[in-house]
Amino acid sequence: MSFDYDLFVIGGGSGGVRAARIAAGYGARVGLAEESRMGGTCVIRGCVPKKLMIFASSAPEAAAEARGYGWPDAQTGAFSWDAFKAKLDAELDRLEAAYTRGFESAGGTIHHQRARVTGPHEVTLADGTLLSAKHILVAVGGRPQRPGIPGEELGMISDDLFMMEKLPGRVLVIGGGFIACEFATILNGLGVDTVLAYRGDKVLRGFDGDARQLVTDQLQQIGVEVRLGLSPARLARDGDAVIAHFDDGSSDRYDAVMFATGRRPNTAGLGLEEVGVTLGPGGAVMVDDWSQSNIPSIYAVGDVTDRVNLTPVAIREGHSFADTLFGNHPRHMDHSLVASAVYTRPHELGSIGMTEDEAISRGGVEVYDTRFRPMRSMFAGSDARVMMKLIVDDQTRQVLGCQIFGPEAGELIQLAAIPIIMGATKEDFDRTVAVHPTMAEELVTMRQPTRHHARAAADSGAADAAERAAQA
Ligand SMILES: Cc1cc2nc3c(=O)[nH]c(=O)nc-3n(C[C@H](O)[C@H](O)[C@H](O)COP(=O)(O)OP(=O)(O)OC[C@H]3O[C@@H](n4cnc5c(N)ncnc54)[C@H](O)[C@@H]3O)c2cc1C
Ligand SMILES: NC(=O)c1ccc[n+]([C@@H]2O[C@H](COP(=O)([O-])OP(=O)(O)OC[C@H]3O[C@@H](n4cnc5c(N)ncnc54)[C@H](O)[C@@H]3O)[C@@H](O)[C@H]2O)c1
Repeated sequence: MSFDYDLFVIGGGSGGVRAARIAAGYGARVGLAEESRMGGTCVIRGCVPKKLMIFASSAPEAAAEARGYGWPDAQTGAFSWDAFKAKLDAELDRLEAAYTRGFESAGGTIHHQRARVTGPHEVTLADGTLLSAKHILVAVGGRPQRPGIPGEELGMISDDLFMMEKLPGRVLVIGGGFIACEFATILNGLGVDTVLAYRGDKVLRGFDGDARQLVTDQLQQIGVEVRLGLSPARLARDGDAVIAHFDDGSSDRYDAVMFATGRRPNTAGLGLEEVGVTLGPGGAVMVDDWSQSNIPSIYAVGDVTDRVNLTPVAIREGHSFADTLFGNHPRHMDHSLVASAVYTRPHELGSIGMTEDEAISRGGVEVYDTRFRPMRSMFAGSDARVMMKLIVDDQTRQVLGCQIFGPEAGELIQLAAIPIIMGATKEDFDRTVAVHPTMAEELVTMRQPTRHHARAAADSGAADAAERAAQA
């Protein structure tokens, strides 16, 4: 049977473009549909513009630090959203063009419209064109999810932040995950009066407990009003303002409200269920280790599979898929140890592997935990503290996890991830001679465990908690 394409990719984001470009490089005939802009979430409305906004929002701190180093007149002056936005738009245009060029010069064809799956080997474009393909790769990503409260259409989602005409005077950010923490940090740094409302007792559920507390505290220290144990009940309009009514009966008035209440796979209306593809909770495409769905010709990578929703993971999944199917080089992604960073400010959170909370329930673990004020910011008069934590198996001595809360922690965790993935022991870290004076040298100079969580015993968690409380 002959097909229009060897591979048809739906979605021109991180995972889809990588898979499409690599497959085309192997000589496959590849078509790709993108309904919005090439580059997808990360490039157009995620990692890239977000990180540039983090850089922009750090300027007042840089000025404060300069004053602490003997530049008494250092000031940032007023921030111009217009000037920044014009540069940001130009940069995103450049990246979008690079993504387009990269795929087309590898021989692929882009269809700039929405696609639906209409058969195991068939997609239908929005203009009605039917195309056949030997393999279909679903790489449609995810989309922001609103919480399902009355008036929620009055709230923004993260996509909208990058397209604002002007900055709001006062904003409410709802949620306590990656996006809520990063955007509250950005908006605060750009001079917006920022409130963050989160239903839990500290932000970043699922991360190391101490790190969560440090991020929660830092948000407050930089001037974000953090309101914990609070959920929005409904939104209402009042002139130009939005009134948020909360579940404790209180209400408040904002220029803008932003939901950062999670994302869900983008499979609504994609036709997958109709052709028999099994979807999981929230609409994720269920795939095996090879990113293959239960329909053998249909594969999926990236956020639409809701495995680990990060750009480098989508890219690795897409690349592995293309190597396996078209490059005669079978390989798949190992999701067990993936490093990540939350770009808060001035300190970021970098983490890989086991958290201390997981260590407590598993047991048999030593924790090396150091807290200090780094030389650079301390000299400038800041009280900000760094945390570095290594979680070590008390028998094999293998480093099972690393948590870093500090300046450029994203950069640091990238490097720490290499020995940890190689299976390095604490003694391997110890015999690495420090680079001095750096902050990261603490990672190789922690001599004594700070805590030990004993193996087994169901009640050891309580004992450990008591021990930690005594040390605190
Ligand atoms: C605000 C924000 C910040 C983030 N920051 C980071 C970060 O710092 N680091 C990190 O690693 N990750 C970050 N992420 C997550 C990262 O962006 C995603 O994990 C990554 O983009 C997933 O890639 P993907 O290929 O699965 O999907 P996407 O990049 O979402 O691409 C999917 C593409 O499919 C298109 N599409 C959807 N349906 C159709 C259809 N039917 N037909 C045609 N086209 C379609 C969409 O328009 C989109 O372009 C962030 C996400 C957000 C929202
Ligand atoms: N630096 C990075 O790598 C980075 C940055 C941003 C996003 N991302 C990716 O994007 C994903 C989505 O980010 P996110 O922050 O939207 O999701 P998230 O899952 O990290 O956090 C969602 C937050 O919303 C809260 N929430 C959910 N429903 C709610 C409701 N009804 N009312 C009140 N609060 C509610 C949750 O408790 C949670 O705190 C992340 O999981 C991550 O994979 C990564």
